Amino acid sequence: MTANSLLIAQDVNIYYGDFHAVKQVNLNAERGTVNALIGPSGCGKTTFLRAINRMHDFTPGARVTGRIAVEGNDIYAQGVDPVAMRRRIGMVFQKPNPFPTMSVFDNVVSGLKLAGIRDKRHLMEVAERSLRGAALWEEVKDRLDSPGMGLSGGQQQRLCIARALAVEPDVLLMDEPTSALDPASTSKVEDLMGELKKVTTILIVTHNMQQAARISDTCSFFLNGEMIEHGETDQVFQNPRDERTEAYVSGRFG
Ligand SMILES: Nc1ncnc2c1ncn2[C@@H]1O[C@H](COP(=O)(O)OP(=O)(O)OP(=O)(O)O)[C@@H](O)[C@H]1O
Repeated sequence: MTANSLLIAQDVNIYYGDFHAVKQVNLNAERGTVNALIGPSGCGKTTFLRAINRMHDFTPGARVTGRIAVEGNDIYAQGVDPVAMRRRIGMVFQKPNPFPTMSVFDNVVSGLKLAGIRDKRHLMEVAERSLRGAALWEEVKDRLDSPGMGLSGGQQQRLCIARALAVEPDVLLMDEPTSALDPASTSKVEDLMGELKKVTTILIVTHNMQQAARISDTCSFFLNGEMIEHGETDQVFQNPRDERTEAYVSGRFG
């Protein structure tokens, strides 16, 4: 651990019933960095990511052991309110999932409204800041009252990023956030990362190796539930320590 570690995962194991999906994973993420999780399909990346905001609470038979701490606070400790915790640890999913009945504006400020914040001016300020943060403001500023579902797929995903940013999370978890997007929208979301990491620490699952190389500061390679290698992205891609990492990043499997 270093003084700047925002997220610390220690000896994390995750089971679905008897199946051991994530094995003894350790990871530190420094404040203000983008951390990519890579590896072939089914190796446990999403399972690990979902443990970081206790999404497995909703999966029958799933069990997480070990310790995951954000800002030094164990998120699995007794007495932690998972709803409040998830406000600190936001998540953006593979498919954009705006709230279907809500306007663009209400989507963005939904977390604040849920927390009881009603002041119109404050909500408007947060909506604008978050939409600017998600590089969507210029495209939607004249249609804030239109349904969020009326936006294009790429816009919807940036709306979901704005919604996650609105509550100023310490950590933003992104599970293949561009896999359902066209190349232009993908590059918009990728361009965002450099800005987003100034305000939040990002963990991103991606299948796209070029994307991981372009946007991440550190990279973790998973295989069969184990984290085989973790390091600075340049090192992992250009000078991997483990031959399995080398085989994967050079496209020989997966
Ligand atoms: N709810 C579940 N119940 C039982 N097994 C599951 C469940 N979710 C995932 N698994 C299994 O756990 C393993 C890891 O899955 P996970 O989705 O974490 O992999 P992944 O690396 O994210 O894969 P992908 O890149 O295809 O999304 C797989 O063998 C998967 O079948």
